[in-house]
Amino acid sequence: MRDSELFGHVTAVAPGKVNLSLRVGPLRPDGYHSVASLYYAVSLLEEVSATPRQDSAITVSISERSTFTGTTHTDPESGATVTTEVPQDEHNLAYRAAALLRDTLKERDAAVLTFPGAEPSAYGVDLTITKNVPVAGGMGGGSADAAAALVACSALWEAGLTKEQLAELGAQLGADVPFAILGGAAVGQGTGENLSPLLTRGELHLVIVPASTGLSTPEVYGTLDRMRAEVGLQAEAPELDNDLVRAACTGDAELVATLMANDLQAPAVHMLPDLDDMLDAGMVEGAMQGMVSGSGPTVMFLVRDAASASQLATRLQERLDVWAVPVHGPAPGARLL
Ligand SMILES: C[C@@](CO)(OP(=O)(O)O)[C@H](O)COP(=O)(O)OP(=O)(O)OC[C@H]1O[C@@H](n2ccc(N)nc2=O)[C@H](O)[C@@H]1O
Ligand SMILES: Nc1ncnc2c1ncn2[C@@H]1O[C@H](COP(=O)(O)OP(=O)(O)O)[C@@H](O)[C@H]1O
Repeated sequence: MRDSELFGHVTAVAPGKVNLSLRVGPLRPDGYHSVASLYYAVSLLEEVSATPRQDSAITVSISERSTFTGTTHTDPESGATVTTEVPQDEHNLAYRAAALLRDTLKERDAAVLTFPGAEPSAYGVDLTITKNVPVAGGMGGGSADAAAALVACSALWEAGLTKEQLAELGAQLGADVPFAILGGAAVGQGTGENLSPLLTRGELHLVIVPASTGLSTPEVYGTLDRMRAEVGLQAEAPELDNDLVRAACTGDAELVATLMANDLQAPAVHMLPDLDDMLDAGMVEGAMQGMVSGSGPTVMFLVRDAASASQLATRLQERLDVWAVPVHGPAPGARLL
């Protein structure tokens, strides 16, 4: 009997991320941009519980314990507030992760000889996601769900796959999924999926401020291309600053503050100009540096230590009535609870 059958379900967690540096190169023929990304996993965790089914079906639901369940935006024509919930069907990244693993395992089973009359495994699962990472916020929440689903289902179905094999599967789901499996800090090249893990020996403390609305990742990349074209700027092969990478590894907040950079900040601010006010407010309240996280619109502020993080979060909440949360990194990658 499998352990999961004894205990009923398996739960995995995976971290949200920030990009301490995100350099974006040219648009490739496959519709992706070459990037050089300094990924940094932080202590905001997504949780995925996987309960086995007798059949091959996959279901997904969002737990009521979630901090975030979707995004809102104002319709420019009617002025009405439109809420978009995280999908709870085959479009959910956790669903897609479980389906990819199920189909891979079914194929593997079919390729090995089993004794006559053997019952094929069903590989069905009910997934419940608890979302603590802002939705469509540039912190890779959906990717973390996919990573946690891969780790949970792999344990549930006793797949016997290594983290590296799961990361390879994850790359088929999204450029950020392999990093959510790996965690810690890493340099990402290619579309971000080609990872070089970094050895870290120091922490960094940040304050995360989600926006009340979301931004679409492809639209932010597209806006960057248009902004560059307008001023006749040719995108160059993206590179990371080695001093920044070293500073992130040693937890040298002072140096990280001067070198952190994000090519997607300008298009994100262009799409949501209020982000500039938020960045200013964080600096006024004592942050060492502020930057848009990935494709945004979540804003992150780098601070000296844990005490400064909770102080800044409180001040931002009081001054702007926003949800601001102190986090730290590097956080471990997807793992079973
Ligand atoms: C920008 C970043 C920074 O880490 O993440 P977020 O900040 O959105 O979380 C990533 O590049 C996003 O990664 P992820 O969200 O996994 O992207 P995917 O689902 O693979 O791709 C969604 C779409 O984004 C665009 N895309 C993504 C990655 C990349 N290197 N170049 C791109 O142009 C493409 O239009 C693609 O179709
Ligand atoms: N499990 C999931 N959690 C969040 N969003 C998801 C999920 N699965 C699919 N999506 C879709 O992916 C989009 C981007 O999600 P998310 O990963 O939260 O943002 P980002 O790419 O900015 O880090 C959402 O708008 C949503 O429609």
